[in-house]
Amino acid sequence: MSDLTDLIQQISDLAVVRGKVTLASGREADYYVDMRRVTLDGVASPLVGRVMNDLVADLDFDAVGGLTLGADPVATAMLHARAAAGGRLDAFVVRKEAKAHGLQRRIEGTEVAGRRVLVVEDTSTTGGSALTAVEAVREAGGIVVAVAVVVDRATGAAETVEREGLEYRYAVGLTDLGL
Ligand SMILES: O=P(O)(O)OC[C@H]1O[C@H](OP(=O)(O)OP(=O)(O)O)[C@H](O)[C@@H]1O
Ligand SMILES: O=C(O)c1cc(=O)[nH]c(=O)[nH]1
Repeated sequence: MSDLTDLIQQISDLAVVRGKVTLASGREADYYVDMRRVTLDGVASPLVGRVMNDLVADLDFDAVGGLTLGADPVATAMLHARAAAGGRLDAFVVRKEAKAHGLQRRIEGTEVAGRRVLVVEDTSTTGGSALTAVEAVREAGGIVVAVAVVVDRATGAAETVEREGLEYRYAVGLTDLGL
């Protein structure tokens, strides 16, 4: 079995919840993909790291991150997978609001100014969260090379990200999950 096949199985087993839910965007949906159950699982997280690194292997970037909280374990899984393969990838976290005390930073972790970075998400519906991260990185002087998500819900995120002139990639789609 490939990492991708294993990851799809893990997402189906751990994360897919059928039933009426209200999403971050306020939209109603018939299912929810609780990716935190996957990205924070001891078996599934390494799969996330390897699958996501494979997905973007042809892109040139050396830092990865996105809007907290969903993006955080995706970025660190990629960091650890890259390190396990003998490489290096730094990670950052975009806060929903800048911290009011301490160094008052909106982006925590590695410095993004002047660097080529990948913005990630655990799952995307409207793409709004991913775009918030893109805007924060650009404001801090980073160069976003693309947006990559683990699960795409096929509800407009690709189009929203592409309208910003950015490539949008995803590892797992609805048909992979039988949704
Ligand atoms: O494409 P979008 O319409 O923006 O929706 C997707 C976002 O929703 C979820 O996070 P949520 O907003 O629930 O917050 P959390 O990561 O803090 O749990 C998910 O992790 C994405 O970040
Ligand atoms: O749009 C969302 O809020 C959302 C959808 C989903 O399937 N999973 C999730 O964590 N958030």
